[in-house]
Amino acid sequence: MLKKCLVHLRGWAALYIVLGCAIQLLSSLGIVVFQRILDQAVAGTGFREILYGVVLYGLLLGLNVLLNYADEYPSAYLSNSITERLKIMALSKISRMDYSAYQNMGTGQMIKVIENGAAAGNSILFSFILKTLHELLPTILFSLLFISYYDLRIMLVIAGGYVVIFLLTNVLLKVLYRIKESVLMQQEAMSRYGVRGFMELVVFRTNKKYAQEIGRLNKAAQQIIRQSAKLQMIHESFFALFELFITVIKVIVLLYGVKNVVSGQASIGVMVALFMFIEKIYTPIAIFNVLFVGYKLNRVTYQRFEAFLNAPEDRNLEQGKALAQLQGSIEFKDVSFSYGEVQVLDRLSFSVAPGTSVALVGLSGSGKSTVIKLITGLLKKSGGQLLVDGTDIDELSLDSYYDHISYLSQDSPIFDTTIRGNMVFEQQVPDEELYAVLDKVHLKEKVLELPEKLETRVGERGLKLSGGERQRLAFARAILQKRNLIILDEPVSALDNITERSLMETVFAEFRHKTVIIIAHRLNFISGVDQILVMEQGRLAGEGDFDSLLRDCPSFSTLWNNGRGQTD
Ligand SMILES: Nc1ncnc2c1ncn2[C@@H]1O[C@H](COP(=O)(O)OP(=O)(O)OP(=O)(O)O)[C@@H](O)[C@H]1O
Repeated sequence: MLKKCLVHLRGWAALYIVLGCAIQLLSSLGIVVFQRILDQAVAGTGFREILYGVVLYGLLLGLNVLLNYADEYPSAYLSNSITERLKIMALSKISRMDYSAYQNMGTGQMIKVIENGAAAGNSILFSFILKTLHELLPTILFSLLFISYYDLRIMLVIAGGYVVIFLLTNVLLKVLYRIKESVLMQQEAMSRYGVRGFMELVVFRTNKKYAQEIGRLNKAAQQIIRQSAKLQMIHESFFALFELFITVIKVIVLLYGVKNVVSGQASIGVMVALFMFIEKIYTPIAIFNVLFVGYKLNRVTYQRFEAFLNAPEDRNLEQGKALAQLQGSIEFKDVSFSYGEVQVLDRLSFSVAPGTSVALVGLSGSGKSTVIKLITGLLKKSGGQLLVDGTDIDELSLDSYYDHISYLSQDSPIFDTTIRGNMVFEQQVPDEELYAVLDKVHLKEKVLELPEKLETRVGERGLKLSGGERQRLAFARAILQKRNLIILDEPVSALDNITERSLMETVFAEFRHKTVIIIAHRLNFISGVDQILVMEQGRLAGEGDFDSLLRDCPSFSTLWNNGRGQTD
């Protein structure tokens, strides 16, 4: 994925590296010119000649300032692009991700994995790879080159010492990996607890769960803080180690240099230049070590992000037979389904004729929503056949299928945009048409009362609306979509009896001649459907119309007699 990102930004990356090399070359040449000026001054060379050197030195420094300034643009562009690009990749992954994998991950954990992963990806690509090529490597190479120009042996000692420290670094890294992995796991757990605490205010407050949740977060936070400090200390020890090594080199060069100057074998200028190059080489090598450790640790974080990016995808979205039209016939033939090891549907068979309405009823947990999620292609059956207009759903392109269905999930599918946006997304539909539909779902008065009317934002997950208003708004969208297959998973659970009755009448009138599959808990409002399927522990306990089931299906009459349906 990082490769993809780099390929996308290759132009800017190349410019950044070229500028970095030019800056380091000019800076090294500056030191050589400075050394010559110094030696010429000590040797008593004429002022005119020294002046040429000083002008050249000034030009080199000036040009370097300009290049450093120009360098800021690719640097800022690259550092900002990588994180954002990785986040876009993450959203695009979610758009194709297998629904079960998405459910298994959980939103809180997923947000943290994406946030950490995008930041780690940015650090690997920008702070480590590009920065090394742009700054550290050219500085180290040019410095070594120029040191060897003055004294090959010193260059060899520095290069050899660096290899030893690099090997030591790799040994210590193993300890760091373990700590980093545990910090990441704690952070993801914290995000999971945090997100559920942020989102479920009502449940947690009324159940007095916040103290416990805060305690949990606190414990995880303490562990993160302690381990991160430990991580930092070990990390910084590389820096200290290298500083020590360079101090030894400086002392040796000083002794050796003074001896050579005294014996006339070296000039003051060369000694100063050597010191300047050693100083110059020290910082990038030390930084490289620290960045290298950072890179290795970031890989641990990035690997978790990569695992998310490699999560199974729903290949059916684009692949498969495209549906130009949908009649709306659905047939289950011995369909089985399991959540992991737990079998939820066991060889289920039924059929729905095009243009008819079917209600799924049954006790909670009997498998109704699972049936609906199989029909919408979100979940994949483990056995049997699920035919849509005669073709198995696994052979259909789901994207083309979705052009023909309206699906209202159990938790009303309202999201953070305006009322208009929730009804028609970006489509241009005249206000009169929208208000006519809002009238049908008993929301027109309410919307007209709002100061911003159709442009009112409904808040995250529609939180500024009541549960029943959210459901009615979702219905308005389904009516406007004018699709042939309408799938409703308990769409009226939050409505009062009067509104529900009236809305159900609207539904059956609006969706007459279309295939409607509905899950309903209140049985008296579905007496008008063509067929009722009674679910019991993942199997069909009965099917037929309302009266025949009441007569012949004990499961149905139990549901009815226990009052689940009789709410008025
Ligand atoms: N993501 C999941 N992972 C594991 N088990 C699940 C998952 N979703 C549902 N189940 C289990 O599958 C069974 C059927 O669930 P399903 O949601 O289909 O029932 P339902 O009839 O729609 O229930 P309700 O009327 O309460 O909505 C239940 O036992 C449920 O616990």
